[in-house]
Amino acid sequence: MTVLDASTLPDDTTSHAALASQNLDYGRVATDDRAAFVAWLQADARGFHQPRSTEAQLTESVEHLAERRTTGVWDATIADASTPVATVSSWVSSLTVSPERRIPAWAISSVTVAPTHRRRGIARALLEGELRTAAAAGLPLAMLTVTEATIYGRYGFAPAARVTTLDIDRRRVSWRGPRPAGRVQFADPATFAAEASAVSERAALRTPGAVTRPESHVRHLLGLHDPESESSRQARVVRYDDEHGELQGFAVYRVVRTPPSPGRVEFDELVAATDDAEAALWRFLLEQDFVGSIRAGLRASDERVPWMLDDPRAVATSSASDHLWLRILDVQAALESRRYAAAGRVVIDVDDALGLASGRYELVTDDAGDARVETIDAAREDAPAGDIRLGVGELSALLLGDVRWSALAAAGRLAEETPGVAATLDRLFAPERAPHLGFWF
Ligand SMILES: CC(=O)SCCNC(=O)CCNC(=O)[C@H](O)C(C)(C)COP(=O)(O)OP(=O)(O)OC[C@H]1O[C@@H](n2cnc3c(N)ncnc32)[C@H](O)[C@@H]1OP(=O)(O)O
Repeated sequence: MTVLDASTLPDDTTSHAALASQNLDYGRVATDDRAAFVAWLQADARGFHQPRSTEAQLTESVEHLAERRTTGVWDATIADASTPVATVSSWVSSLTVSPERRIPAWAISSVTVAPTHRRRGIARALLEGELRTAAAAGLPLAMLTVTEATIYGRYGFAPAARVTTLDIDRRRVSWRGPRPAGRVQFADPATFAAEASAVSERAALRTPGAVTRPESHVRHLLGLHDPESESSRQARVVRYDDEHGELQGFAVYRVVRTPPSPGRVEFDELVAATDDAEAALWRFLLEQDFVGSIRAGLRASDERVPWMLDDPRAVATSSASDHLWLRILDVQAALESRRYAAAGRVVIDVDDALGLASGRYELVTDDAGDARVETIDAAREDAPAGDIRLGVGELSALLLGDVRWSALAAAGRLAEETPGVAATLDRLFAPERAPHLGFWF
């Protein structure tokens, strides 16, 4: 897949004009201008209520985030006019929509507005600018992970993949799962980044909702962004090589401990390109000595580990929440990208306040699971009637199959025009695996 470089696309003129009318300057940061980029990075950290970044952290970011489309808003009237009052960054990534099927997607991050400038429409201008730019560039969808679940629905985003946190009682762990023939061994984080990225990509292809992990992310995960920090020194990396010696997965974990008590294993990530890797890494993490419990965050809603233990109640779900949010920009491309569970035909009316995805669409799926989607001019005399009407956010939530059409119908979030069509769509959209994204971006 040829990846479009988001940083080369022009600024959105509508957002530019909206902010200019408030005497605010909207534009891109020259990421090769260190002082300007550092001011943007510090504004980003401040926006998320983080401490000021250290020189080491800034150097890492300047080196590894420079490729992103990095946008800011400046107010020439404030004392520190070189620091932006708002930030956003984006890049073209890819999203797995069905096992072995991916689609390009516009990833958005670093959305902040300074507390001195909040609630005057700056975030709206940033978000709508991102969506118009992505749509004009032909991207079928945009995606993000969010701080608060109340911010992005108004722009047509909706939660499309959930995560859970699992707490596992070490004393109750008795393994009955597979015992694959490969082996788990420690890896040196300093030399593991390239292999970690490659196996992450293969793992991502297996699961709807998985996203290409940015290189800066891999570096963070392995503690390479700040190797001397406490958390980087605590991180341990294990890899799983199959019986042929081929890398098929890895996990990053730490043991947190207050002497004299036993420790708690906390894992940052478990990446598995095969079922064997998944079982072997879970077993390794659960069967540590001098450990009382295991906490695994950002795990899938259909995690298999309880089935690998004699006592499935050793695994408690301590939280479950939305994680990946999607926003369809091109209904035809988004719906045609995934695989379907059955053959069928449904006419769908989509409403989009931003006008990017509105329209009537005929979805026809075949026995092989492939789809063909046609845009229908609803004004045409012989246009087929719509079977169901919903907003672009609801369609985005339904795309990967994380929620059922009948559930959204019952929640009053869509209108069935043809009785029973939600149940038909439930069958078509049943996912091959629960959608899951295992990291923040
Ligand atoms: C992908 C990511 O980066 S997620 C990170 C999001 N950022 C953060 O959480 C950092 C802290 N928060 C902030 O920086 C700001 O509060 C932002 C970015 C969330 C909002 O910025 P603002 O410029 O104040 O938002 P803006 O004035 O454009 O508001 C637009 C709409 O969103 C609503 N809104 C804004 N922030 C919130 C919020 N936190 N919760 C609920 N609604 C909100 C406004 O009421 C307004 O609603 P309306 O236009 O539909 O009536």
